[in-house]
Amino acid sequence: MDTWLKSLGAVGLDDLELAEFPGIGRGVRTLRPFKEGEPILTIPSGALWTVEHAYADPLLGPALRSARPPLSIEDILATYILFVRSRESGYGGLRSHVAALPTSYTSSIFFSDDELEACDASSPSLYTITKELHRRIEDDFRALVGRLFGQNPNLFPLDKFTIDEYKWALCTVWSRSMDFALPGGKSVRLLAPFADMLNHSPEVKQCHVYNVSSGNISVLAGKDYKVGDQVFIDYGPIQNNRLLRLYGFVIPDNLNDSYDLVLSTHPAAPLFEQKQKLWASAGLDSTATIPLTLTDPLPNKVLRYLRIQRLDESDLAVMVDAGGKKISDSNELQVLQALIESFSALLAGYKTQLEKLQEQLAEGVYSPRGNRWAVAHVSLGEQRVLGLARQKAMDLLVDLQAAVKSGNVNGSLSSPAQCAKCGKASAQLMLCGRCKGVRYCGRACQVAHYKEHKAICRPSAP
Ligand SMILES: C[S@@+](CC[C@H](N)C(=O)[O-])C[C@H]1O[C@@H](n2cnc3c(N)ncnc32)[C@H](O)[C@@H]1O
Repeated sequence: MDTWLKSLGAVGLDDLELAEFPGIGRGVRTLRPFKEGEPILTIPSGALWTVEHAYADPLLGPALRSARPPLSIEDILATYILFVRSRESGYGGLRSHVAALPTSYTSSIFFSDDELEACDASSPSLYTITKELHRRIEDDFRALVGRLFGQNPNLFPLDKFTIDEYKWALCTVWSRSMDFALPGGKSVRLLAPFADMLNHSPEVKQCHVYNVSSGNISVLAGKDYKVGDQVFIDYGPIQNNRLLRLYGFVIPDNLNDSYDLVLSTHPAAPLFEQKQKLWASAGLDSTATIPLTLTDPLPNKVLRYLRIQRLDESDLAVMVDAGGKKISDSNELQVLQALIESFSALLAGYKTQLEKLQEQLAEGVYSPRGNRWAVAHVSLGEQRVLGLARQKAMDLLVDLQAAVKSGNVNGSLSSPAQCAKCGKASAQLMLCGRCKGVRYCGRACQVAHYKEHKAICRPSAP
């Protein structure tokens, strides 16, 4: 591969070598020191796997161009890699790169059935998304056979273009391609031989660049390196859930950990049309996925969405001026209680709770860097974020209750009011005697709601 790359004009290969690093696997090692910002490596445009090059190939290009509807970038690159791998002659340089690729991957789509089932209890979201990925891959593969492979059996012999080969090629693209934003809002996705041997570290600065005029890829030193150090690049701010799905690894104590909160409202909900307009003016939709992060576990967008979802006729009037702020105390109370209950339910969905998981990881219960160990880290990160989000909602609730108690009232908590369990609206509701923050239509509803409510029920201030 090196000889081919050098013949095309690659720069820097003599100062680097491939090497095995404990706990991380193969990577790139320096053979001389580098200062931060110094160019380390340039891979010329001619050696890159791009959609443009796939289309320019005299054999593959016409087949790709004839596919209707047109293929996705991901499918074009995956097909290109499988096509080169299937050739028995020609494509010498690219074939030398394919020969250097891993033969298997650890992304969650390659988990065994047992590992995936265990994942359901450890990280329900990783389980659900991985299952969806399986379905999507099967559908995409079927479509690819219909649109391309089946139409050109001489180019794509079916024994070399199986679903397993397709999954391998997709994972090659997910874990090794680089995306660059171009001027004019465009972007390019490519694979750069040898540069794709660089592992990820969140501790180096963004240091790989695409030169728009030459089409070359360059890697600069993201920090000072001594001889023998491993060179890293930064793959971006990616949470463990996504790292495990696409790249097959996790970063313990990942500062980018997050939880994608999905909010949705049924079109049959009261005032749905008016709410839809309000969501649109707040830059939201009736179904919204909002990332909760360690630095912002309860973004204002979540509150905005739920305030609109929970508003009633009387709230609609003030809503025009509410912007991103509270609509009324009764609306805010419902929002915060709903959030606390949802976060509690989501946290209860994790079989092994945060503290226990931390203990297990510290005791070495999971074999380090194995799939279950990686899932435990995904679970840990998500539970941390959800715990912070619940705490923030609880703090807001306590502040709201204090403000209401001190008479600093916006709107009313007493009217209109609904039973916190069954939702029945009535002027005859009884207050929770302890926190005085929720109301019930009767004892049965209060008892039935206690399990959820006790997490937030605090004595009201005297
Ligand atoms: C672009 S490739 C890097 C080269 C790769 N190690 C190889 O041997 O081909 C990305 C893959 O490297 C591994 N990797 C990268 N950074 C890592 C890290 N910080 N910890 C563990 N594995 C990492 C993962 O398997 C990932 O899918």
